[in-house]
Amino acid sequence: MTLPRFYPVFDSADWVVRAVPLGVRLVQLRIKGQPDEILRAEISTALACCRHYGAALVINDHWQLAIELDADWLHLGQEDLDTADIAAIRHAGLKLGVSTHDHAELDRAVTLAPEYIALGPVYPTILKQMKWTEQGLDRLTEWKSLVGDIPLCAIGGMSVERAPGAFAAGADTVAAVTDITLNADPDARIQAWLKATA
Ligand SMILES: Cc1ncc(COP(=O)(O)OP(=O)(O)O)c(N)n1
Ligand SMILES: Cc1nc(C(=O)O)sc1CCOP(=O)(O)O
Ligand SMILES: [Mg+2]
Repeated sequence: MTLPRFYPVFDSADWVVRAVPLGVRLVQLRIKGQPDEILRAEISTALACCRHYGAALVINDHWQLAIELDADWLHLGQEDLDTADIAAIRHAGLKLGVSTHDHAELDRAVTLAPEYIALGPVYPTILKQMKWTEQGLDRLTEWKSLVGDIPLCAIGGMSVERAPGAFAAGADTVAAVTDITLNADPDARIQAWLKATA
């Protein structure tokens, strides 16, 4: 599977609706701490937009809602995997991305044969507190040698300027949050990402 090389991650459907018409073709909806009725509305809006533009929408965490709302893609971390029903997820036809941060997590991820494996944080991130320190580009190259044919996603502190190094190290796609959402001109930053990853 070939994934678009730019993979922004957003915390609302509003961001998805803003980014996708600019040319984004792979995007994650990562919403924390909201009740199901809000999540349902957000996912439905983002799905409708992505389907209209032919973009892939990845739902983070909320696997039951992804099944219920007939989404196409799901991202799960290691703690999510502890409680997720992988058989139900696959039965629903969802494509799967899985987070990894060390070799044990990578071994577990590979056994699931996901559609991509993410390694992070490649660089320090300000988005969330993590027990993992920055992995670095050499670790991306190591992961690339271990994932086989599974596409590799770099996440954590990624920026337009850092993306070429991640691709050179072996990433197939690069995910980013604050490089876009905290930029003074997010639309221009998205355009810069699209140009850099074309
Ligand atoms: C592309 C991508 N990679 C990693 C993550 C992190 O997932 P997880 O470890 O489950 O942490 P949360 O994002 O749920 O806080 C991701 N969401 N996307
Ligand atoms: C959501 C997430 N997961 C990570 C991991 O390493 O699994 S790093 C991360 C945050 C990415 O945000 P930013 O691009 O602003 O650093
Ligand atoms: Mg998660």
